[in-house]
Amino acid sequence: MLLADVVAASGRLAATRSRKAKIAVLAEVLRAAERGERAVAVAFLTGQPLQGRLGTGWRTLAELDVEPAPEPTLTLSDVDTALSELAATTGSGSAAKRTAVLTTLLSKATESEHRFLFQLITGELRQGALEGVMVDGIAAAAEVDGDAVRRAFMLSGRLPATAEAAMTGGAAALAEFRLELGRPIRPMLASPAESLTDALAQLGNVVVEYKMDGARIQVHRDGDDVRVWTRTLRDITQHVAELVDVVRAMPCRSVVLDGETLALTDDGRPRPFQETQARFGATREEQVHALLLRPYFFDCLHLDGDDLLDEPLRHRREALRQVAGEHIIPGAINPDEPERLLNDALDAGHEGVMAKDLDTSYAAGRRGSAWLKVKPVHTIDLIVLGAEWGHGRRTGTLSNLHLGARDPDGGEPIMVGKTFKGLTDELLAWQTEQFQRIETRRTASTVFIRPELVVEIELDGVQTSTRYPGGVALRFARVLRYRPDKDPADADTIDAVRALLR
Ligand SMILES: Nc1ncnc2c1ncn2[C@@H]1O[C@H](COP(=O)(O)OP(=O)(O)OP(=O)(O)O)[C@@H](O)[C@H]1O
Repeated sequence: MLLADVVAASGRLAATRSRKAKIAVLAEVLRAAERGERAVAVAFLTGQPLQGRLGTGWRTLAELDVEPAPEPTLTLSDVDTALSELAATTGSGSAAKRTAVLTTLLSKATESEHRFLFQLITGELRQGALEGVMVDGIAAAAEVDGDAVRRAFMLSGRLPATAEAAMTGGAAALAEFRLELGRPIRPMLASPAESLTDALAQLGNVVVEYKMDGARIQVHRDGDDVRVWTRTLRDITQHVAELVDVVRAMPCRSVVLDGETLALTDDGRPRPFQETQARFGATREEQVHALLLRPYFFDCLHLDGDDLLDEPLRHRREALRQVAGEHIIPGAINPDEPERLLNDALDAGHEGVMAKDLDTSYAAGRRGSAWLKVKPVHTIDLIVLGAEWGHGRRTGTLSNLHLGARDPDGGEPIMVGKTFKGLTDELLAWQTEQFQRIETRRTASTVFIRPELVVEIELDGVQTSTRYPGGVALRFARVLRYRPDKDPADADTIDAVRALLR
């Protein structure tokens, strides 16, 4: 398949807001692609090369100044091979080799392919939001059930491999995907509840647990080999030796655990979320002087050869009890005084509680209603689209943030408001520097950036708006914190923001 076909499809995807139309475009590409090319096609369309991040910026590419080719001849395999060469070229003296690889590639690309390759290589095309649509595109192209594709994707974490399996082996090949030790799956997510009473009324037998304000972790142990991933499946094993030690000491041979990690102050209260996050990037040397992270596990997905994903939570908790002992998150099954548990959690400095149905299986990657979160402060996660230069004391810093909600159909984020409230001097300095690194364009007043940062916003509610394209605007929004543990695909959708209109 020619790269030009994928570039054309990418253009058609961007030009429509209709989910149905997008699914049709994706399915058409998958059907037309040959065996072996489909994974590359999916990777390019979601903007995530199979080689991962390529570490080449706009400036390098722009400086090359290569004349475009008149006719499209590049195939998907040509480009994939070039990107592999690029990814393999690292270390000192690699700059010249990278330039050579890129020059050869670009000299064979037409003008529109240049634009596409620039965006693909710099990561600007990364489209987490398109994943849901792609799942349906694969289902349509392979004529299989959407849920079968979704399950395979959740277990593999890789859309390209999922597409290749669906297209070559259909439903049977998709059913082959299993939870594998050493390969993280996407975490199960919760839905918000109005109140604890509401949450309990919706569920049957429940466990009510503290909702701790740390960072999500998934830990796999295979013999003595222990690895730890974040919510977005980033491997942080190197940075969290103390968590590795805890799991290595558990009485089992193999286990997969889901939980939260955080550091506590001397009097046992949670330390700020930013401090936990900072630990995920720390080197081993720094770590010695840093805070001690503790794990609080709440689920067990595998134990000594048995996969527990399809077992009810009740059974998974029994497995958890066998291995995690004192490292289980505080909570109680069918508590007599649930309100008291909530108050205890809040008094101890945590966010609230989670109520979970004991009879449901683990829905990887899903935000379902089997897990309900109850927290008194209302927050939403939005995508930063840009920021305006500040005035007065803030002159010279990027201050007033433009905030967007996710388009559930995979389009551009939809702007819902602005805020400069809640930003500390430290955050202002950080964002002023960071935004200019991921700037896409600017006007006299505003710097616009690649939509890749997620920020958690506290708000009083929303109101209808004729000014913003989604028809809603935030009321009294303020920044609570940045969420480096979330991708734009995890941000709240415009539908979730509209649901607050009520
Ligand atoms: N007992 C618990 N069970 C499950 N998740 C918990 C628990 N305590 C804390 N958490 C955290 O809460 C999150 C669950 O809420 P949700 O599924 O809405 O994810 P989220 O979007 O990250 O939520 P939030 O922004 O409220 O942290 C988990 O990802 C996890 O990090």
